[in-house]
Amino acid sequence: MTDHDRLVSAEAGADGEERVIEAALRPKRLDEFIGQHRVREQLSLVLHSALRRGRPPDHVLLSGGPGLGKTTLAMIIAAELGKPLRVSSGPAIERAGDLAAVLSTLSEGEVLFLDEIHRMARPAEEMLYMAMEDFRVDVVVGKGPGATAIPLDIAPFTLVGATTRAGMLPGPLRDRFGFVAHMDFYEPAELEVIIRRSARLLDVRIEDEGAAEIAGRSRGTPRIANRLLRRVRDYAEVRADGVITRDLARAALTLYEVDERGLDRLDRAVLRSLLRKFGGGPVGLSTLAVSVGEEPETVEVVAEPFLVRQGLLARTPRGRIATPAAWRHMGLTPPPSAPMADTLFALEDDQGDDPE
Ligand SMILES: Nc1ncnc2c1ncn2[C@@H]1O[C@H](COP(=O)(O)OP(=O)(O)OP(=O)(O)O)[C@@H](O)[C@H]1O
Repeated sequence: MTDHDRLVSAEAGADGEERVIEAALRPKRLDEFIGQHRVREQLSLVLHSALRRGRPPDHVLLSGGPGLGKTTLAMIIAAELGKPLRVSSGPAIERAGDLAAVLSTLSEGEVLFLDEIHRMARPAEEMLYMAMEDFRVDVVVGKGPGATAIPLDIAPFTLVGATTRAGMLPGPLRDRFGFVAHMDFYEPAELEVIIRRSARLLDVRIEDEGAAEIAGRSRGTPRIANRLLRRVRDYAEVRADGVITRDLARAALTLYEVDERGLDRLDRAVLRSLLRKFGGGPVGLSTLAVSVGEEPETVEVVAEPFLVRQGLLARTPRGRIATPAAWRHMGLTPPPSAPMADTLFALEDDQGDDPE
């Protein structure tokens, strides 16, 4: 199983329909953007002072997990500045020439959005440093000793870089962003507002309690909230009168196997096995994976990060262990001998050492 196969994946779905709906649901202006108060306020200052000075604002780096609204914010930045937006991504820029082609055709003040900027090729990255700082690039013509660098002026622009892995950005690149915004997971109350707004735009009738029920299962991520809303709407239309109530949302999400904390079948299988077969651990990753019939990588990459974030599972030097909260979540009583995460040097880092 890959993360993309899951209803609760924060990654963008591969199907075109999701992309079309996401575009329709995107807030267009900063005051429609829900949550992320600090980022919103700071960004509003950056944009307004730039508008007042009549100059492009500092380059902006948006860092945060998938589905938290980085693309949406990039579009909003361009809209607030009244400038066009050019969209590209790190993986699409394989050579410095690819970047030069984009940069040399930017218009004055244009906003360039580079998604997954941490995945850009090295030579392009170096070209970008110069472009960000001096609005100039050196285009190298020819090869070997005869190669010459032709300086090329580019129009002042604003770069909006997005990354899910801020730690992977080289320091010199990070330092060239005047404003770095860290996007956090959303609170359930904020997701509720997002769900009610999306329901309005999709013409779906939803009660406040229905929105709250979906919000609680959305793993802090607007993309998941919107996806669950659509699935619950399907259920409401086929099995009921189309109105999403709390009971209906509960029934629908139980059918889709998304529980009240947003865990899906795989997450629950991992926890169940850890608790029932291994008494709560510690158990090594491979053993745990075999016990649920999955590859170790699937368990580690697809299921564990969210379980760790939820405080249900800990990665420790001696193996994976379930926390007391995991026992309670699965409706079980922790045995008195159950290992406690805090006595086993739980590694906080999601990418923690594999104990095996
Ligand atoms: N603050 C928000 N308010 C309302 N809707 C939001 C908000 N943030 C995100 N969304 C919605 O969630 C969906 C995903 O957002 P977006 O594509 O901007 O995420 P992303 O961080 O760029 O994801 P990725 O890293 O996968 O590209 C969009 O449909 C968008 O409308």
